[in-house]
Amino acid sequence: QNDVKSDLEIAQAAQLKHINDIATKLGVAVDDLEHYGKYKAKLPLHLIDPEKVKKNKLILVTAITPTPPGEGKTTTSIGLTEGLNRIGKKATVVLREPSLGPVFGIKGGAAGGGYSQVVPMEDINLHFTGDFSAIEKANNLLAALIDNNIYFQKESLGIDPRTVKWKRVMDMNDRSLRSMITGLGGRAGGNPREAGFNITAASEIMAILCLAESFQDLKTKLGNIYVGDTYDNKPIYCRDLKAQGAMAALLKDAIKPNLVQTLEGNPAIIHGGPFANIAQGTNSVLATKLGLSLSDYVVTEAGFGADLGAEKFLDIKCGYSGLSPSAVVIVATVRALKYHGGQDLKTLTTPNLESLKAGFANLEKHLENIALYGLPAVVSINRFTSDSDEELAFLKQACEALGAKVALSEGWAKGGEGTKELAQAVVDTVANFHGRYTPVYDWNSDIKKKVEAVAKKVYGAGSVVFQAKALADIKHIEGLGLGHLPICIAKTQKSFSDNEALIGRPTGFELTVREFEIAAGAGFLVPITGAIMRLPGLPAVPAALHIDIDDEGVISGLS
Ligand SMILES: Nc1ncnc2c1ncn2[C@@H]1O[C@H](COP(=O)(O)OP(=O)(O)O)[C@@H](O)[C@H]1O
Ligand SMILES: O=COP(=O)(O)O
Ligand SMILES: [Mg+2]
Repeated sequence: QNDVKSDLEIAQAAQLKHINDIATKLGVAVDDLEHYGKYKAKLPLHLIDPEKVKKNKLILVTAITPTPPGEGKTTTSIGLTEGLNRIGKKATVVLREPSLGPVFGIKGGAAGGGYSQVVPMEDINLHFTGDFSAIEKANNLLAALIDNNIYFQKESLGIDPRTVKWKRVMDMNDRSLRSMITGLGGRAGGNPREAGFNITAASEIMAILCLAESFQDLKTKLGNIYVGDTYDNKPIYCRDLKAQGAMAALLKDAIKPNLVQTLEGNPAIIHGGPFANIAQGTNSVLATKLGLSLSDYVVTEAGFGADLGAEKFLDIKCGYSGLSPSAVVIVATVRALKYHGGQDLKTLTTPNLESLKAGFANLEKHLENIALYGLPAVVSINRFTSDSDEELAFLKQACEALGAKVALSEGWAKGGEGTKELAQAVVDTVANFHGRYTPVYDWNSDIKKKVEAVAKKVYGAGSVVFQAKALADIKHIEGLGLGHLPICIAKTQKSFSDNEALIGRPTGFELTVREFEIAAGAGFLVPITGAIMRLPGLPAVPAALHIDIDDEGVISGLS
């Protein structure tokens, strides 16, 4: 029962199994592992078995529109996996890797919480196995090669520096790096041009790593990265700079998914870490297919609310990989629904049936959206200690009144013991579903139509406004022959709309597309809406200030 211990204290008190035992549980030969110490290992891609991938069952965990700390998708994914194993099912949880941005910023880590965590949580939340560092280097190698090509006129491809969109990345919420002038210092310093950084989670290399299905596919995708144009308006791709080989070499190990464990010694595969507001928010196809090759059930998650992570999981990740979930778990919390009912963030631990009733509309819309995809949903009420019995009873009854399957989940407080009801509900739902998801739009339809389809059907918008820059970008994209690509909308996670103040279930609003970014390597277009930033900033009091390490090397303050 979790009453006072912190996530870190619970994780540090856990008795971890050697990673060899976890591999054995999965039927993986120990010699197939590439060990990173006793508790982490990388899995080889040859373990993927297409037949098993088709036969075994994928469960997607998503959530209602979250409050800033998040409503418990990662925690519930882990807790549900523990519960499935407790009722005798072979289940593996497949997650994204945490980013240091939130770890040192507001949200903290992404290794779950309470008695539903993956371990070793300090490693997983900090450097893990170095994948983010490798992604950063591959991304920044391309940036250096672009500027180098502009610098050496005789080798130059004639790139017009004013058209180069490729940003450098760093895994840190450092707003001061968002935009800058590089190349200062005269002839030795290069060619001055506008440049800047995105957070690593928003790097196109991250997206490519999450969608690539082989080394060859990785290199092809890297080569297809659109860099900018020449002075006579010819497009330049990464392959024109011959950069993709060295970039792929840097990703030699990062392309392999990571194996760790849950607190109850069940397998966890963690790989890739894009955010779902500014990127596609899904872990890698390779990790998901490895999980399905090695276990009967895979529980996986996609970032933020279902209007972001789940939409992109289905329309982009499933669209490319052929995967399709057999059930969708929508994590709902009393606290977030009260926020959507107008209750102040600071008072959400105070019971209030009125705001809960008013905010329920947010969950209703997410349920409608999962039905729109043609998939069965199970609502998981992620119980917080501050939830009153009346609030929980109302929420369960309101879901049942809609005909939705619903289960109370106490994975944070009790681990797998607290999620057996949810696990059974998911198993029953999976057993009764034999279909596939229905995409929201046809990739081959007009770019504006694709954006309007997601905005109107999934977000509830009344109309979409494409600003002048966005219209020019559409022409440019069509000129490059890339109009057929799926879209990955960059939008705030705080609202169905692009205005974070519109809580609950806003309808008929206008979605504004400022511009498009082109991820020709990953294979999607990024409509940028509202005021979304691709390099977040740190808060006034960053979480980093509470993190420390003692003389024995024991970390404290990591959440
Ligand atoms: N039932 C719960 N009670 C208390 N804290 C929780 C509960 N579920 C999740 N948390 C905490 O809330 C934060 C968000 O959980 P997380 O699983 O990361 O959400 P998401 O993946 O949806 O962003 C984490 O700090 C986690 O420890
Ligand atoms: O991309 C965001 O992911 P979480 O919702 O899991 O924080
Ligand atoms: Mg998460």
